[in-house]
Amino acid sequence: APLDVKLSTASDWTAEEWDAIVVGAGPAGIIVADRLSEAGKKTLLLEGGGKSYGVTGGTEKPEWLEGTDLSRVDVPGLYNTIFADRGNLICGNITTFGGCTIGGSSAINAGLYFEPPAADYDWYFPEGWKSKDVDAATARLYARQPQRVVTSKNQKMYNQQGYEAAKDWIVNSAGYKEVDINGAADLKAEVFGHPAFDYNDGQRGGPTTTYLQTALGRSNFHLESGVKVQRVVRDGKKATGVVANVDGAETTIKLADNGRVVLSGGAIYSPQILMYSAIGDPEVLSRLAAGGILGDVTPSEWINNTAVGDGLFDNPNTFIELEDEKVPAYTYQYDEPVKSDVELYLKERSGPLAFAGQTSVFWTYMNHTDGTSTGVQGTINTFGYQDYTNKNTISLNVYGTSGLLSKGKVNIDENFLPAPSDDVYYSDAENRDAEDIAQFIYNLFQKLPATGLKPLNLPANSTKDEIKTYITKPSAYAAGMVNHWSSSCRFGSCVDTNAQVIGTDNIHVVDGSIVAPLTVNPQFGIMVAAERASELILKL
Ligand SMILES: Cc1cc2nc3c(=O)[nH]c(=O)nc-3n(C[C@H](O)[C@H](O)[C@H](O)COP(=O)(O)OP(=O)(O)OC[C@H]3O[C@@H](n4cnc5c(N)ncnc54)[C@H](O)[C@@H]3O)c2cc1C
Repeated sequence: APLDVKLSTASDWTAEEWDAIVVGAGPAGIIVADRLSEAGKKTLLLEGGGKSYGVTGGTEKPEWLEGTDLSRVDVPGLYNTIFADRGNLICGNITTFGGCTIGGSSAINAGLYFEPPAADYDWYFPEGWKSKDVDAATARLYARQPQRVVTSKNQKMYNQQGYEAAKDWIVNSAGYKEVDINGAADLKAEVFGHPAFDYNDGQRGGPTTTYLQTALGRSNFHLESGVKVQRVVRDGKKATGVVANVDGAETTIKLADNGRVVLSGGAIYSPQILMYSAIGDPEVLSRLAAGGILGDVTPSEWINNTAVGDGLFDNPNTFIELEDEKVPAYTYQYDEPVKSDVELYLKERSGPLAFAGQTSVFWTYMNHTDGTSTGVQGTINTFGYQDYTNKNTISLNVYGTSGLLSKGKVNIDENFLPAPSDDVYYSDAENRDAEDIAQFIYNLFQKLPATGLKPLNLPANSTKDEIKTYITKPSAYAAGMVNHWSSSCRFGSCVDTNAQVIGTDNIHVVDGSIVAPLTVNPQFGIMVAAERASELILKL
């Protein structure tokens, strides 16, 4: 049955006092709100965006889905169409691309669901967050949201010619090992395999379909969409509530005396909400004060901390278009997908529309003489991109991942909106990030078999320096935003190990902001962080 997800009407939820106010119904916010309400906390989850999945009452869909209870986001194969046709699901007004809707970006993403290797926690997380500390959180996540390698309900895999061609290259020629990716999550040196997804029975899964459902079954939980939180109201170090826009009116929603605010707006917005709450770099706070954004909060009440928004990470990426006459491209269409594929999907939740087209994934590390390593990843899908879209072209998306040196920050622009600084990618003084990624591509190009995949936009015989120049120069194929934002409110400087904002008594950040750059795509690690943070917050 459809959920009772009302768009905001100023009813009595605004007059109540809450043990927990969670801001943002992305994957992290949903998980925290479910766990806190499960523990008996009277929990309010506020989402600025609107309905998404059919189960939330979402109705945005192509004609061929009319008469079903599915919306566009439920069908994994419609993933790619969101970039051209953003609908009402995408955050407006800002330079980054993401989902502002129930589910956050997990409602619009590709569903790639990769468990981070233990080394990520052991190398990049603080005490209390090492792999041994998050094992139980990971197990709880798998119990609620299993992984799927075969996404079709009929248990068949589709469009796998690209997998075979990639395997010929990466495994047979370059010597990587074919593994069960999440089954061997800790192995990330020279591994290759089928991607894992968080889909369920051929439909988009994720926390909206799992954790949110149990939360909604509790009388002490309330979700309100269409409500954007402006700032946290503080009495010194202690939050007493939040100010939100409810039906166009500034409304204060109160916390109970021992209540807590959890900011889960994502790595771009949570720092903004902190800054609007007069917590951040005093230079930024001065501008916000001058713009009238801080309300009547005086400078003596500011919590000055330049770490808010600092350290912002996103994967530097390069698209390499590959052609092979043995590999037919498969392109996803919004209005008119292949008719037999529509039928198979509607009848059995099976076929090419039951996934977003990623057939293969591989990783390795680039090791440095000082003992550190940089993670590098490749993901291959079933279609070409931009100028290379012929019937035998597919795309390899190369990322730099963990251990990169470059970092940026969340700036507040002249309209007081959050925006990434321009030094997120390839800004390290030694140029080591570019060196590592270029070397990775160069090494793989040396192993291209004589027959098989051929790179089109970057010649196979490119020198390492040519590759370095190509990947660092922004173009349709290189150094564009991947929108895997993380790490903008880091442990130790922005939050403590309870994910509590430093200098406050009861304000937390739990989302991509607190997660260090991972070796894998971020959502799994963000969900683990939400499970772990919930456990720690409940002990306070
Ligand atoms: C196109 C795309 C594809 C991706 N593909 C993958 C993938 O395949 N695998 C993977 O692992 N990762 C992927 N990602 C990244 C992944 O989806 C994100 O890392 C993840 O969703 C971040 O979770 P979060 O909880 O930190 O925040 P978000 O998902 O950003 O959710 C934050 C929510 O908070 C709400 N919010 C923000 N500010 C306020 C406010 N002031 N008041 C009320 N609500 C507010 C927003 O509307 C949003 O709904 C993809 C991202 C994008 C954009």
